[in-house]
Amino acid sequence: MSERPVTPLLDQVHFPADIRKLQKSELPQLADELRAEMISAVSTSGGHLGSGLGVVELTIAIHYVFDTPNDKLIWDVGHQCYPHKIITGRRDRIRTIRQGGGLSGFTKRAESEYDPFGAAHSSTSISAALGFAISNKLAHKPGRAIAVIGDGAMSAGMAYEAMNNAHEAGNRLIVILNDNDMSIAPPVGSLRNSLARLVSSRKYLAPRRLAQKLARAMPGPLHRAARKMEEYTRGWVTGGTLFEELGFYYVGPVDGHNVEALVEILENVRDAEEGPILVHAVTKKGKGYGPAENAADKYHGVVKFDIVSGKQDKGPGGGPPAYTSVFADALKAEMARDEKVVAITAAMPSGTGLDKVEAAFPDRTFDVGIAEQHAVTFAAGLAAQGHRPFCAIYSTFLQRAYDQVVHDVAIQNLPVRFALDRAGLVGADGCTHAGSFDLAYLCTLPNFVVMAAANEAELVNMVHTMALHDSGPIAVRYPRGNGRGVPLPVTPQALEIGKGRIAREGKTVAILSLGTRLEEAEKAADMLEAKGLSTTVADMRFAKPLDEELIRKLLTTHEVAVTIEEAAIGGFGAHVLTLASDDGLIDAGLKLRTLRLPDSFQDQDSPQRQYDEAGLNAPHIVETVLKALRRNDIDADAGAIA
Ligand SMILES: Cc1ncc(C[n+]2csc(CCOP(=O)(O)OP(=O)(O)O)c2C)c(N)n1
Ligand SMILES: CC(=O)[C@@H](O)[C@H](O)COP(=O)(O)O
Ligand SMILES: [Mg+2]
Repeated sequence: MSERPVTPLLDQVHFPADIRKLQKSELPQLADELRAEMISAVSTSGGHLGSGLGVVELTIAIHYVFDTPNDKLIWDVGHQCYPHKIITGRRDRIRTIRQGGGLSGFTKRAESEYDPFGAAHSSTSISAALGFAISNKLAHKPGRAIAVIGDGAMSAGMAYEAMNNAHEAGNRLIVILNDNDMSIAPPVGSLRNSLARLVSSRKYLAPRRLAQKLARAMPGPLHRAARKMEEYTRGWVTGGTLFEELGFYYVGPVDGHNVEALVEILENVRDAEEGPILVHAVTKKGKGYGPAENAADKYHGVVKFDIVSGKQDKGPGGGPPAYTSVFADALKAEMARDEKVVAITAAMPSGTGLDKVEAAFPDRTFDVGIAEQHAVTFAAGLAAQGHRPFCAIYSTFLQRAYDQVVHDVAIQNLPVRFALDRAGLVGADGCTHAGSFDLAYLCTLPNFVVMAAANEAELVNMVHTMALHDSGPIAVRYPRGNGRGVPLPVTPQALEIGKGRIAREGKTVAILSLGTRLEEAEKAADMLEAKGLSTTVADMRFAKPLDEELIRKLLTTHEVAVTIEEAAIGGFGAHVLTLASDDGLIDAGLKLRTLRLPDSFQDQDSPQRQYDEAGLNAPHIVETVLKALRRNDIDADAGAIA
């Protein structure tokens, strides 16, 4: 007998209210369709895949049981939100994700009422959810807050700060720990072992047993004396976990892919009188797509790929090496030369290249989990005791450890080395990941040396310079992506601290470039020369200390000077302006302009379009020079003088 045709369900689901019209028994089919839709979409757009595949059932169950958007659902990091976006009115735009004018790759308040809180940097969800919960409590408004946090994100201190305060929220706060035993790399530390013990030592909690336990374990109103009883009861319910010590009722482990059981469990949790409750859901990163499940990284982040084979379209290959790879090789060379050099990453071994370093020096490479604050002070301790630590942390993620940089490193003048990858604009990850502020937040600190590599050869020499620099903290910034194809030094050269270099001599215009915008500065010089304006280009190399001698010379021997950096206001250009002002050069009529990132958070787009939007390409430099010289007789776009 031919099987009854299956009616597609996803086409009927535009918002969670549509899911709630379905029978529980229909949800597994919806999960299959949602998973297929996500695989199809990401195969055309690229993006974060593995984490979203792992939460398809959780996404459906949460929206089925809770009254979203009135109940506030907050995803930690937000990279797993693609299924959530598909069933909250954004299926039609899901293939625009991470593209200019398209959907953000993370949750974003401005995008949807179903995204009550933006994310992208990890471990913020419980704090934010607690805020929503307490606000509802104070306003005597109904409504719960549900934080979904991964096992990786649970390794960050901020999560514990929030849990330590969560008792205030009672049953208005629910935390769902999405435990797939993966961060970007395998998770690290004792928490990972504790979770693994919880998962391996117990069967999945059956909904029926949970209902009985919750009924028995949630006594009525408690006064202080009985509170202890409640603690014991709580421990009795589930056998005592770290989370109970932090004031949560622990529910788990539960099967994060059994959508019908998840619904029943979440219905019990929703209706419980006491709280907060933490549901420990066990999932698989990459679930339901073989190439992802079988990949070491579970297809955490992918480019476009062929669905059948899973083969990613990584382009023709060859070409200049990625800055990340150049850094990793340079660091390995320093570690081979000097056994005191050690390397630290905060859960980003592949992103920073420290996975290659760890392969060569496993005993001197440390992945501390998503714990940038700890990483920095851990490095400070290593430095204080005589080692030479390299902290390899994306520029944007170092923001999380700023006080540690100031208080534990700069004030004590400890020789910690900071390798700031993804400095500047990053394209598809958008404003949350742009490394815009490191020059502003580091160059203001006494004792710091801050460098920016103009190309991959410079980066090699700067890593060597850092390895030798024992007199205080030192940082190098470099962008996401590939180098310029310049030959790498066979023998790294130590740079003289605070000294820049003239890349090309001229007379009328001086371009003071910091970092990889040097390429555009040289193109601008060609364009200006074609207009009869002789142009000097300097690669300044150091944002701190400034090469004051070179800067004074350039500012006083050219008609106009322009600084350019891929950083927000308050960085290199600001410090040059301060020097010019302190020297009275402004009074003397100096024409000085600074080109930097705009005072706005730039949404995701292609890097080229982002630089155009930021005004940091050659034509923008030319236009700035002509305006400063008031040379209206020269057409900024045309070659010859008008
Ligand atoms: C503060 C911070 N550091 C580093 C990252 C980079 N990062 C993005 S996702 C991720 C791993 C998250 O693991 P988990 O929370 O378990 O989520 P899963 O990918 O397993 O679903 C990391 C380290 C980040 N987003 N935020
Ligand atoms: C979600 C997250 O924070 C990381 O996956 C990040 O997107 C990685 O960035 P890169 O792709 O630049 O390594
Ligand atoms: Mg995980």
